[in-house]
Amino acid sequence: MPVLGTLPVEARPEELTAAYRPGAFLFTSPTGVLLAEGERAVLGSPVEAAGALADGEIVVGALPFDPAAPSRLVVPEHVRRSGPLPAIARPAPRVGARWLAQHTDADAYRTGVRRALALMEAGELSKVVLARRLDLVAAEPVHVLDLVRALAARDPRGHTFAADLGDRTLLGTSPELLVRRQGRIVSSNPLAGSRPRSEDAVLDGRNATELLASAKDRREHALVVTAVADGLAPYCKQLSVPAEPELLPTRAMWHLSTQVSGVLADPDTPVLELATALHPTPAVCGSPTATARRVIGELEPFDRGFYTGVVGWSDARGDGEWVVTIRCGEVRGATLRLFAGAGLVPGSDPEAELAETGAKLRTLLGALGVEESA
Ligand SMILES: C=C(O[C@H]1C=CC=C(C(=O)O)[C@@H]1O)C(=O)O
Repeated sequence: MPVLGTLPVEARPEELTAAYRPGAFLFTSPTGVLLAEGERAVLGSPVEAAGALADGEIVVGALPFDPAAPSRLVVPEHVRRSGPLPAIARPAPRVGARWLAQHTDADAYRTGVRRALALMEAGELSKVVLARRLDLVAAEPVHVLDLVRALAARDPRGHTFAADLGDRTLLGTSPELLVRRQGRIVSSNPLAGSRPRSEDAVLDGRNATELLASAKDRREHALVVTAVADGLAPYCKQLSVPAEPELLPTRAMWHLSTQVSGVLADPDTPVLELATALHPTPAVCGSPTATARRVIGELEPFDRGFYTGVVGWSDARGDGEWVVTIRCGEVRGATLRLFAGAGLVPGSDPEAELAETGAKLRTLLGALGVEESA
C-alpha cells in the first residue's frame, strides 16, 4: 500500500528520467520526477481508478479528450520519485532518427478554421479549439527514451510525460497544469493565448509584449480562467484568481497564464475528482463546452484520442498532479504522430492560427531536430 507523499526521495532527477523505458510511466514537474514501472492492474476509467485509490493504491496514466472514451490508467508495481529537474535547460541528447516523410494536414486545417469562424459569426459558440496532426515516418523505430530525455532537457520547467497506451507511447511536454492537490491546497494554471518564441531577442520580446496587450488573446484566456474558477469553486472554501494574466514562456511558445489556487472545503476530495470535474476546459475544447465538442467532432477529420486529455498521477491520500495532454505525440514503431491545436474566437485569422499550431508543433520537432515543412 504505497502512499506517494511518504516515499523517500530516492534518486537524482536526471538518473530517474534516464531510467525510464518504454512501457513505464514517467512524469516530471516542478514538484519532482515520478517513474512508475510494471502493471499490477490496468483501469479503464476514473471511476475504476477511484476504487483502486480507495484501496490504498497509486494510479498513473492518461484520460482521453472524450470523457466517455476508455482511459489508460495503471496501478504500477513500483514507483520511484526524486526532486525536480534543475530549472535551467541542459544540452539535449540528439534523437538520431532518419526521417523519410512528413504528412501535414495544413490545407484541411485552414478550411476547418474558416468553417469554425463562420459558426461563431452565426452566434453558435464563442470559442472553439481546433487541432491538426503531423505524421512523421522514420527509417527505423523512433528511440523513445532519447526523445523523452531531449524533451525534459529542453523544457525542464514543463511537465514531460511518457505513458504506455498498449500499442504506442504517448509523450510530450505540457506547460498546462490542470490541477495539483497537495493536502488541502489545490492549484491550477490555465493557459490560452499564444505567440511563438524567437531566437531573435528583439522579436521574442515584441511577441511577448504584443501577446500581453492583445484583446483577442485576453478574451480567449479569460474563458479558460472562468471555467477553471467555476469548476473549482464548489470544492473550495477559499479560491484565489488573479485578475490579470501573466506571461509564461516555454521553449517554443509564449502563453497568457493565470495561477489559480484554492483551499479545499473537504480535505478528502481526491485530485482525480477535481481533474474530471474540470476536464475539458476551454483551453482544449471551447465555450459553451457541449457546442464546442460537437463542432470539434464535425470539423476535425480525426479522433483526438488521448491528445487534449489529461495525464498524471494520484496517490491514495488524494494528492497528485494532472496536466493537459498537449505539446505531445504518439510513437508507434517508426511513426510519430504529433498534435497541435489553437483556440479560435471571433476575429481569429486562419493563417495566424495555422502558424500558431506550427509553432506549437516545434516543442516536439525541436527535440527531434526536425523542421516542419508546412
Ligand atoms: C490546444 C493546445 O494549446 C492550448 C493551450 C494553451 C494555449 C492555447 C492557445 O493559445 O490556443 C491552446 O488553448 C495545443 O498545444 O495543442
